Amino acid sequence: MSKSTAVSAPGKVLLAGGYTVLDPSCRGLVFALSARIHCVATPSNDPSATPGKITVRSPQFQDAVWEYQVSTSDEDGGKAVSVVQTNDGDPNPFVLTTLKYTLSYLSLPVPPPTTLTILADNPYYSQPPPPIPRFNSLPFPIKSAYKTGLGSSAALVTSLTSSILLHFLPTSSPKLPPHIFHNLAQASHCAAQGKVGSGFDVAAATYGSCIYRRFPPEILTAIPDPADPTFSNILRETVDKPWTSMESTPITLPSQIGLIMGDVQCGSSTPGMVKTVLSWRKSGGEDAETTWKALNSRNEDLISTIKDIINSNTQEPSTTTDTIKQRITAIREMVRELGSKASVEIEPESQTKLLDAAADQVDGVIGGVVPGAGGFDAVCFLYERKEGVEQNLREFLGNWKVENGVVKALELGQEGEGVRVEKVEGYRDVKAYFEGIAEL
Ligand SMILES: Nc1ncnc2c1ncn2[C@@H]1O[C@H](COP(=O)(O)OP(=O)(O)OP(=O)(O)O)[C@@H](O)[C@H]1O
Ligand SMILES: C[C@@](O)(CCOP(=O)(O)O)CC(=O)O
Repeated sequence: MSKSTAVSAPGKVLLAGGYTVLDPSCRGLVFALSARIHCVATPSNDPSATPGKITVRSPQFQDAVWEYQVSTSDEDGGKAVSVVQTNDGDPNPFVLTTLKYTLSYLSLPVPPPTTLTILADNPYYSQPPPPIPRFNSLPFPIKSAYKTGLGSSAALVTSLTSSILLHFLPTSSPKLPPHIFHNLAQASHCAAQGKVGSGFDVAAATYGSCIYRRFPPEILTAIPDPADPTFSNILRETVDKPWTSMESTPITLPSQIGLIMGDVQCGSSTPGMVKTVLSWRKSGGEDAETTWKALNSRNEDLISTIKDIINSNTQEPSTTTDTIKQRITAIREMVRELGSKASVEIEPESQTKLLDAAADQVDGVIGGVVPGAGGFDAVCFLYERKEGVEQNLREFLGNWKVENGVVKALELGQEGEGVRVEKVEGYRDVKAYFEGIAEL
């Protein structure tokens, strides 16, 4: 445990299954992205630091240091763990909750003083124009950063959870199965968010690109508050058991297909979309149910088509991409229908124009969607990985004018892998972030 431990977890894009994935009878298609949040755990080298002092820092941002004091007391079958922030400044609920949950799960004696350094890849936040260095630092606090919707909190929580588990578990302990990392990160993320979402973001951060079916929300709502004396026992039981009805079947894009995300920066957002869609479904009778099911069945058609392409090398490339094109068009039609019935702009007209124009005007673009909850914030395209297509699509997006804003193509692609251990030497190019913290 005296060495450093580094891990990283990817961001996500929900290509198909927005809203319907909240329903455990439906599945979503989520791709992990090559934009990661890294967490490096190092033993503190401050001689005055006392046991239980945990410092979490995000040195790309201003005032992003959170100091905590951990203390434990014995309770039936484990430890009650208290984690209290000891420095001034904005609290970070995702960091605090993850520490509380993960240390309670581990139920070990007070940890030695430790520093956790978080580094996020550039596409998570709006950046100045290139060239910018890896893990670019931004001259303001995190709360002032413009997020691009890649699931920074889910990647952060998954990365932090995994690094704490790997760093503090005695080396003699048996290797933890992957579902422990997932279940614990999912529990912390939901608690920090104050709501139980479908959890596809944490699933992608842990398992990578997958076909996702959510877990029953009651699994998490049954966990009591950390102040409750039964907390760590119930948390451990909940995390240790496999969540059998949940699905995270690995899937990646076929090698001939690439993925690009566009951040649509037009300064508008529509809160409450999920609430409105769900209440429409509840009160919408048979018609709402038919629309919901039709959308899910079109999402499933896209999933089957991608699986068929991966499993057979025999199909003509043009036939395969034509089929995906049709599947995406069919999904978008139904998304617009559902949106209009629920009175929610899931694929707003301005986005329809952009998606259609890219597919019509850029040769090799297979199709695009407004991912996740939709709205005005982002677009996601699939394209044929042929000479020049990616470049042309990026240029097209760069030239596209939206009302009061621009579209920025993000520097990322699809990536199969979820959370992974990194080599500490891999951060030597950004040594300055570790000055006085660790030798790399
Ligand atoms: N680099 C970071 N270091 C520390 N905390 C971070 C970092 N990035 C994100 N966070 C935490 O995550 C919060 C943002 O989470 P939020 O769920 O609002 O965004 P998101 O996960 O990026 O969004 P979306 O789910 O729409 O993709 C921040 O307020 C902060 O608490
Ligand atoms: C609307 C919803 O299905 C997807 C939200 O996706 P995103 O955060 O917009 O990427 C909500 C959820 O799955 O928790």
